[in-house]
Amino acid sequence: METLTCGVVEVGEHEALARHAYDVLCAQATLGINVFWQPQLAGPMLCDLVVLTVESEALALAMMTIAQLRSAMPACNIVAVCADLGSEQIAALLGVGVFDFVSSPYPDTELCTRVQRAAGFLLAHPSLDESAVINVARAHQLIGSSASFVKQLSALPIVANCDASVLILGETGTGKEVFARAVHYLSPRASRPLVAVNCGAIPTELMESELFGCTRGAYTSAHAARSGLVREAEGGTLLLDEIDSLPLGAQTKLLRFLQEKEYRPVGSCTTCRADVRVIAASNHQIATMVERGVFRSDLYFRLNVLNLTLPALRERRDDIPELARHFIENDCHQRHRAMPSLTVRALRKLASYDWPGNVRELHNVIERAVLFCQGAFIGADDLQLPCDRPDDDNVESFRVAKARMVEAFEKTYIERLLILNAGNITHAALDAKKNRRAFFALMRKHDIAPERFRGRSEILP
Ligand SMILES: Nc1ncnc2c1ncn2[C@@H]1O[C@H](COP(=O)(O)OP(=O)(O)OP(=O)(O)O)[C@@H](O)[C@H]1O
Repeated sequence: METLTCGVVEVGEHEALARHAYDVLCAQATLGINVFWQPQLAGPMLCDLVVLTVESEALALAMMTIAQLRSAMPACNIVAVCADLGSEQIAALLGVGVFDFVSSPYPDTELCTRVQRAAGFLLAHPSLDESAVINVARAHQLIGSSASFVKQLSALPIVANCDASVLILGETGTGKEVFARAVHYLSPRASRPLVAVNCGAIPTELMESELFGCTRGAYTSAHAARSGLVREAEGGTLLLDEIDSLPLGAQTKLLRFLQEKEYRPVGSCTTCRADVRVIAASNHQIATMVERGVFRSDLYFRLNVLNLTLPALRERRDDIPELARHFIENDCHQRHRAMPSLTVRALRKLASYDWPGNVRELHNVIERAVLFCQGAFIGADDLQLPCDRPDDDNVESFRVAKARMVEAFEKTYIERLLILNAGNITHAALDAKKNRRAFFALMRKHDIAPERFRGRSEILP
């Protein structure tokens, strides 16, 4: 393997910071990279990697230095060692092409890992430009070419290359999970596991053991020791969907894990370490939850180092035809049948609806239309939207009418049980004699948020 070179560059007056980074890298005999010291960026420099120290007061100077480095060595990867930088300043650094960063003080191994990862990425991906990333995103089922969507897509290379935590926000069904998957598969962690967990689907009392594992007998139903999802994700990415549902106890444990990379399984006195990148997703404004005191502000800041906010489908209506065709193609391919086309009226109907359930709702509507479509076209009347009311002149077929009644029944039934159980999903699922996951899946299908029912116990009609 070729030996890469890494220059340690100091920006600002704080030489000790750069000197420490230099000493740390030189002391790591197994790094396999030639490290050299370049205190003031004096004279021309040629290397594969740069470790650049940046203090908050010297941010403007750092930006200029990065621009200089980038124009002299477009292919080099820069790792920033940051002192007192806020998340917006870090985002600015990443925005001008910094590959990754560590915040001082940092454990020595942390800097070595980041530099090694930057080196590994350089060898594996000599050049990954924006259009290549958009194509890869498509390959990961992320469809859309409207301006607001492409704006988020073009952040993918930066977000994927950097190892910081990511918070993905957006209404339900906007594609947060698909996006998180693309981040993982474009990142240097792609060959390691991606473990996805929906925090809202796990009972509060089991959350910590589900994430961090537990010893046998740690609590009444812990009949066997469990390793936990953090351990399962070792070397890879942990996707925490619906992070807003994370109970406060688990928030504290997650914060410690993000800060120290360390955790203790429930009931254990042993401290474990894991190298896992965390991506969190939510359809709630976490900042508002922080203000209300139900989400830890320090955890929010730790998760929100990189932030992506996905647009609602009604804000990117241009993407509706492309998405609809994509779903028709996928569904027909799975059912081994010919692909029907959407009529102009059908497309108009799709474009004029507001899609509160976003891309997921569009997918459901298309899936149903494909199922019932028997000809070569899907017409406007084949697309059932909640705003549709069958009138006397337009009699539905038995199958369509039945499907609509079943949908309406499911929604009312689930809402009734949630009202009766004041939003407690476990109890509502028990009443329905369904397992919790299946009950939760039905709630998601109908976009039912449990918090709407918490504290409500009115008499049902
Ligand atoms: N840009 C997209 N291209 C193709 N399919 C998409 C896109 N965005 C979302 N989808 C599809 O929509 C559905 C919902 O996506 P996903 O689960 O990622 O949404 P979400 O924002 O995580 O939803 P929730 O907040 O409810 O968890 C999935 O079937 C997904 O494949």
